[in-house]
Amino acid sequence: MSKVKIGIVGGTGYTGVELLRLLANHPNAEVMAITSRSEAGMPVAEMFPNLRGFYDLAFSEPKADVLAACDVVFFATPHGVAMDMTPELIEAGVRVIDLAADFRISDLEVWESWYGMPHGCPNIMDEVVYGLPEMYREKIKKAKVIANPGCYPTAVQLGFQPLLKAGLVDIDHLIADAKSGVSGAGRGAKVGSLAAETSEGFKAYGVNGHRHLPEIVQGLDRMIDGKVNLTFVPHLIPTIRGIEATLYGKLTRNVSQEELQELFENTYAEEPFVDVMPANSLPDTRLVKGSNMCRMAVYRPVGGDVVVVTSVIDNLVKGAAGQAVQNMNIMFDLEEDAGLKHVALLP
Ligand SMILES: NC(=O)C1=CN([C@@H]2O[C@H](COP(=O)(O)OP(=O)(O)OC[C@H]3O[C@@H](n4cnc5c(N)ncnc54)[C@H](OP(=O)(O)O)[C@@H]3O)[C@@H](O)[C@H]2O)C=CC1
Ligand SMILES: CC(=O)N[C@@H](CCC(=O)OP(=O)(O)O)C(=O)O
Repeated sequence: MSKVKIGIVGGTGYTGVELLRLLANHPNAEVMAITSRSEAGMPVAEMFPNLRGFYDLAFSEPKADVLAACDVVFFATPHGVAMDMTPELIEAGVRVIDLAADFRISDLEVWESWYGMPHGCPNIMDEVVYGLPEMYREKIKKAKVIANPGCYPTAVQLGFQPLLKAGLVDIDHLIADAKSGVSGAGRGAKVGSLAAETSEGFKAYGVNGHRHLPEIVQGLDRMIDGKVNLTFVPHLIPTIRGIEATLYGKLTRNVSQEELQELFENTYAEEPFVDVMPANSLPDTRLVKGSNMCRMAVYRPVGGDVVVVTSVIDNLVKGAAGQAVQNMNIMFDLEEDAGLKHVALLP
């Protein structure tokens, strides 16, 4: 079987190097080009020595003719880059997977208000599929453009999905209390990401409104074909990788702990990258570090009418590069777990 020819735009950030790590062991993938305007000419293994021996490639300028010769191009770039280059690429028959947020929100007025820029290609939005395989696998197979979901939105949507689809929670009072490690803020130098600013501390941010709120709400609304009311509060925790989302919903009817466990297990029984933990156990971000798994647990705390879900992912894998590779595998009819068989790193 011939290999999928891959281009990566934006290879010097954490999601770019994570794509390279995953694709290095992918049996059906060949990275043809990886771009960086600032580091053009530098061998990738010089910037990222963990890739020594795996790639004989140097960063190059993002050139349309090189990218147009690929089967798929991943954008691991800041918001606003993919939307400028995608129309030309899909015209050339290249499929696009954007790890940024350019295509995630269908209502472009909403997108523009949260991202503070005009959208660059409203006319191709019909070609876009939101790349959460556990919801949209069939559409992903044929998609020309994939909007790879955000990290928090992945953990939150997967956790709420069984409850919303079963009509078990009050849609007017959903809460997602989420925490992320510092790599979620990207590789760019920022005071807020310094060790002295993030170690030995734990704080909420974006309480008044985070750009992932409209993305999560869009996904939850689609699950019920209605409108949810969600409070979403992200936090920064002093770890490097990992997201933990604790989700709360008020039950609409009396349902036992055992029924909830069964609902979650049945919903995700066939999913290669969602693991419902056994009853009486809890996931930990350490149980997904470096792997593409989302692990979750569901509880009905004694004496109450609230259901609690805890959902964990590695923000750089299931929350970004791993999910992007999973989407590529589905689009190109490859084994869905090709290149994604890593066991989480412990400790
Ligand atoms: N970190 C995380 O956990 C997650 C991140 N994401 C998203 O993934 C995307 C990438 O994030 P991250 O890996 O942190 O990387 P950065 O945003 O730090 O890296 C950006 C990369 O894009 C390149 N780039 C920047 N501007 C342009 C441009 N105009 N044209 C072409 N290339 C450009 C840069 O190289 P150069 O400037 O040299 O060309 C660099 O290699 C972001 O949109 C982020 O929000 C998504 C999910 C999770
Ligand atoms: C800890 C931290 O700063 N996290 C980032 C989200 C991670 C990310 O990059 O979000 P996308 O998936 O939308 O690109 C933030 O809150 O903006």
